[in-house]
Amino acid sequence: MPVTLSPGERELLETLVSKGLVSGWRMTTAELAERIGMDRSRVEALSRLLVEKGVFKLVEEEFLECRLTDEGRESLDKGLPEERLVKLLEERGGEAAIEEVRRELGSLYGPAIGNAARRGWVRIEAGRVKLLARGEAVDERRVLEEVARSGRIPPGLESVAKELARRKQIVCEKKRVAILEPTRPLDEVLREAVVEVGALTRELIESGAWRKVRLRRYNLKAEPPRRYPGRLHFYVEFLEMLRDVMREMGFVEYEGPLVELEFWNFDALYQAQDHPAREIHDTFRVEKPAAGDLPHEQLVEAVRRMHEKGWGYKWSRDIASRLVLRSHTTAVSARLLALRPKPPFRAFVLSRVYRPDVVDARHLPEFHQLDGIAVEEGMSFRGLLGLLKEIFERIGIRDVKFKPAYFPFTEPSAEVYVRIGGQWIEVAGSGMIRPEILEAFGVDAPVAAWGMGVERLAMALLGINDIRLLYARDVDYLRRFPVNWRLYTR
Ligand SMILES: N[C@@H](Cc1ccccc1)C(=O)O
Repeated sequence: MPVTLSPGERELLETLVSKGLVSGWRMTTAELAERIGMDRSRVEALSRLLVEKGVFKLVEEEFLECRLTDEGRESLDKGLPEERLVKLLEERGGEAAIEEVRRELGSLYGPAIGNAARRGWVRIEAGRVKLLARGEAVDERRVLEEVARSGRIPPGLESVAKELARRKQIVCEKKRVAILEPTRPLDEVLREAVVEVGALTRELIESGAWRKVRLRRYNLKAEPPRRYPGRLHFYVEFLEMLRDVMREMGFVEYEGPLVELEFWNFDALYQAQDHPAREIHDTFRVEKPAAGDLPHEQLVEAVRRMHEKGWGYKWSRDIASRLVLRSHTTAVSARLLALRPKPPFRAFVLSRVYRPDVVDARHLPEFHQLDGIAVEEGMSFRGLLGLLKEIFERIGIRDVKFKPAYFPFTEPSAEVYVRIGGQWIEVAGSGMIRPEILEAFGVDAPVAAWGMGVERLAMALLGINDIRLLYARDVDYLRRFPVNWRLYTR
């Protein structure tokens, strides 16, 4: 059966034949590459293909790879302990007192006597070591030399090597190599082969050679090389996707300060000054400076009146002036409402907020919220729920449900739950901004508002069970996330 050869395979075989390597050889791909002076990885790739085509056979072989220990190195330089004993006794005229030998050989004394006696070179008699034969460890020396040179054991000396390994002169490790050999003469293979070409060239057409060559089939299942171009972090992509959804619905993005007056974080939102959320364990308070400037007097007065009339206590400017790390992005919504926006006005804030939580799989002290307000004539609680449904639908979530809730700044209020992967999770708080606030600010259209926990939603949608992974920096982990092409192709 003639084989089909690619130009590369053909070149390898021609090189082998020209170097006389037609048949009867066995070599590793590394040896072969060196022998013919061809790039090793190319030889490897080509010979793998030729094995598949039955031109080469690949035989796995085990061999021992050895090296000298420190003791082995010393034996190679100065002789094995028993040889050194023989030399010592020769210098002493054939015998010496045990004490003297022990002193001369030190720690080698035991192995020297033991091995020399076993080989019949010495005998111990009346406290003296006597030389019987002028022995030399010829085979051992050959093994040590070859191991030092090539790491291999000379053929036929395996049992000597084993003994040297037992004596800790050498250490050996079993290794595997794949050895290549031709299955039949390569010149014959070449003569019968059909040449396969990867591209139909002008030359092939003009010369008519296209009639004889075989055109390589496209392999449509071959994996292309993977490329990892620079891209946004997947969580940033997620945040951008949310921004897009909001913009598509006519909301404009705003931002406010991260270090915020309690006035905007709480007071303007009708949250009483003794409200538990204002405690130090629920909100980060800033120490230096501890307080900031309140906004214009008219607004401060209106907020004071709202608190004192509604909640019936003495409102404190000092508390309202304290600085905190904002605990919700609704603080920015409050700032926007105080600007008395003319309806229709749709705004959102997607940014960082802070709460003193201990870091674990579900909590970070810094996280994101998405707050939105819609200031519109005719806006209603129903309209708010519809807005929320639409937002989630645009994110790809169809199952949304609402539960009555309480927030100091909205009435009525609802918690928002969505179903992702069979689980209902609470993702947002929402409601109609209270008339007391609208009156204090001088806004005369109804305002729908909500605040959404972004990390939670991302975790559920991306199937991540540890919030910290949203901030992962490990490139291998990040690459697992498919690119959101929608973001890059607009
Ligand atoms: N700010 C609220 C959510 C909310 C925003 C706007 C209206 C109603 C509720 C929270 O952090 O839980």
